[in-house]
Amino acid sequence: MESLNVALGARTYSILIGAGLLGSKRLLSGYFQSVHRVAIVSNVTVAPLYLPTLRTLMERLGITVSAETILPDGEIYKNWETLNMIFDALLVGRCERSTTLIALGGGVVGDMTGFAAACYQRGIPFIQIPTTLLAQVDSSVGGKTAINHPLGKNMIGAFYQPHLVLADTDVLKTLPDRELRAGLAEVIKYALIRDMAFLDWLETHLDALLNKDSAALEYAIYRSCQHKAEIVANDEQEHGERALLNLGHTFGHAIETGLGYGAWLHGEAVAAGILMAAELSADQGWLSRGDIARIEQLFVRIGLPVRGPAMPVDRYLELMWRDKKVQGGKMRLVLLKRLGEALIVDTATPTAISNAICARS
Ligand SMILES: NC(=O)c1ccc[n+]([C@@H]2O[C@H](COP(=O)([O-])OP(=O)(O)OC[C@H]3O[C@@H](n4cnc5c(N)ncnc54)[C@H](O)[C@@H]3O)[C@@H](O)[C@H]2O)c1
Ligand SMILES: O=C(O)C(=O)C[C@@H](O)[C@H](O)[C@H](O)COP(=O)(O)O
Ligand SMILES: [Zn+2]
Repeated sequence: MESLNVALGARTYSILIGAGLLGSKRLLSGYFQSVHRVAIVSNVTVAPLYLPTLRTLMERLGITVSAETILPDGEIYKNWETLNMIFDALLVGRCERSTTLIALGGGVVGDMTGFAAACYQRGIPFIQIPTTLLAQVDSSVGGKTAINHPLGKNMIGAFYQPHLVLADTDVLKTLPDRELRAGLAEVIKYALIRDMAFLDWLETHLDALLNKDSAALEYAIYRSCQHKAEIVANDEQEHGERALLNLGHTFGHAIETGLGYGAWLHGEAVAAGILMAAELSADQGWLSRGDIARIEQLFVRIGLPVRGPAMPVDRYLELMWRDKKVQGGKMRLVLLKRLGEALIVDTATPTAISNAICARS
């Protein structure tokens, strides 16, 4: 088992990464010492696969399960109505302020459960048990919790950190191929914004990752979490450096919202968005055509989109103007100064942004 810390003073927490963690009372008991009652949130796909294992673990640790909520599956359900199912279950189960909420699932379950934990009785402890690659490398770490609004992704939410992240890599064995590939988009994001050596490693080990080689997956998860933990510790609430984790997301979120949530997976939209950001970076004179080709080749090998959908440019822009990074009427975008180094830019002209979208849609 590997472990990392997200260093946030009194709210510091561990990320545990390893095969078979959910079955290991010995490895986990120390981390659950102050947990006496939990409420579990999962979804209709993940619960039949892993809820029995989690229940057994709780029983072996002497922890009472006070409530269970099984949500419908999909990005379209990341909304108020579904969130309310969690509150209903917590109230019916007489969950208290000391009850720990556990998210067992991908990023959708994790984001909603975290938001419910931030709100219920004004805040209860929560634990992330991410079951997708994307959730293990990104969404379970850092405390961004949210639901979507019809007009924009993750628009209603809170920064609320988990007490523990438990990434059992064995659960990835049942993850559909398309989801694994979508998760790799966020892994590549870390390499592009701050780690050239990781980019080289990813190019070399991509086939192993696509074949779900456990050592390769474990390293990719560890390295990704290391980057995210460091950034979050430096800038928890995105006043600066954390915004770099949004590479490709202003374009990507426009794709997700514009097409209707769930039409494209988050990672797929981010991949197309990264290439739009790369085109704009080339327009600024920073990336070369060769750099863009290198990113594109990785996405092609993975089977990720290298173009966005043919949505009118005005529609892209309308949605992008609602991005959370818009400040003082200026659109702030994450661009690449070079491969392995990102920066925030608020000076790109509407024409340059439109050209980048057109070049990739
Ligand atoms: N909070 C953050 O920092 C952050 C970061 C990145 C993404 N996100 C959010 O995360 C969401 C995307 O997360 P995701 O990609 O995990 O999607 P997801 O939660 O929809 O899960 C993908 C699919 O895989 C299924 N699944 C999950 N684990 C499985 C397993 N082990 N075996 C078989 N099937 C399994 C799910 O039921 C679902 O159908 C988006 O809403 C995105 O906005 C948040
Ligand atoms: O943790 C972050 O910070 C990120 O930006 C990670 C992203 O991968 C993630 O998709 C996040 O939810 C996007 O943040 P948002 O603030 O644009 O909704
Ligand atoms: Zn993302």
